[in-house]
Amino acid sequence: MTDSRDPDALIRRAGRPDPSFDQHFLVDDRVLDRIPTFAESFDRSHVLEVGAGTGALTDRLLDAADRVTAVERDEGYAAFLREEFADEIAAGDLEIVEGDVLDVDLPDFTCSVSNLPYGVSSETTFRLLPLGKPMVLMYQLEFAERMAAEAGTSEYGRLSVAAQHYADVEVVETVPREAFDPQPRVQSALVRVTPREPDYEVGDEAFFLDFVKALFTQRRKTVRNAIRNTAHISGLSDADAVVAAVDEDVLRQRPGNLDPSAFAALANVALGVEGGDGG
Ligand SMILES: C[S@@+](CC[C@H](N)C(=O)[O-])C[C@H]1O[C@@H](n2cnc3c(N)ncnc32)[C@H](O)[C@@H]1O
Repeated sequence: MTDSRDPDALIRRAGRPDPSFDQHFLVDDRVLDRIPTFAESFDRSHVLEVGAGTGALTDRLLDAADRVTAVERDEGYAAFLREEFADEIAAGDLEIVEGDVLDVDLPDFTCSVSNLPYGVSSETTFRLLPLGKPMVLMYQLEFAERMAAEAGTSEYGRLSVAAQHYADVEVVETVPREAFDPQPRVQSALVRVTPREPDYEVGDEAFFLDFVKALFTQRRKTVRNAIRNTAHISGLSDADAVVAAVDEDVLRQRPGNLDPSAFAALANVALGVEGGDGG
């Protein structure tokens, strides 16, 4: 491993980050060195980094990967990266994609390792998750805990079910505010996302996700009332018929206590009723 670039020196050369543009840069070398190790079991032949900033993590990823594609929206930092990493770019080891991660064409990457822009954490995650690639991603701690939460906990919600529909999700490290410059308001956490097929089947994925979203708007109600009260969100035309087709012991529970497979079973019943075959 070659000597890594000093993150503080990168900031001095590239110019100060602006937190109003989601620019909180990692300056703790120990954290920067550890991040790629969480992706050691993944295929790192082509790593996607979202939000490269001044390239402190990019530099570590270049040591761990065959090839890196780094997306950065900030025009000034994208220009800095092209200059700072001119040799790596010339060698074909690095490509800088300037633009918004929600709009740009993504390459055919094998895994992603990123310190995400927190303002678009959710949208970025749900752009990447359906692609089925393993990822190590930095989030605000509270978001990370909600992604990984299990049924019956206060953090469990729509985000947990939707994320765990695509992958095993685990919080692998909490990162203190002091590891960043400028410091974010809250702690952060690294999440490892390992894609797999769910251990249940859903008849219609888009309906399943809409149904979960609808029921969690009524998380403190019973499933019975949540189904009835949210037909306008889930798109059910006959919520009472759906309720009539669901087992009483499920109807008595709260949405926050149903695990993803229970949600899938419920969505499949609803779809069957709506489709006219009575479940
Ligand atoms: C949290 S910083 C991470 C910087 C660097 N990777 C690090 O770890 O120090 C997020 C970076 O994403 C960039 N960014 C913000 N919104 C973006 C978007 N929609 N698409 C791509 N990059 C974005 C910011 O300019 C910033 O450089």
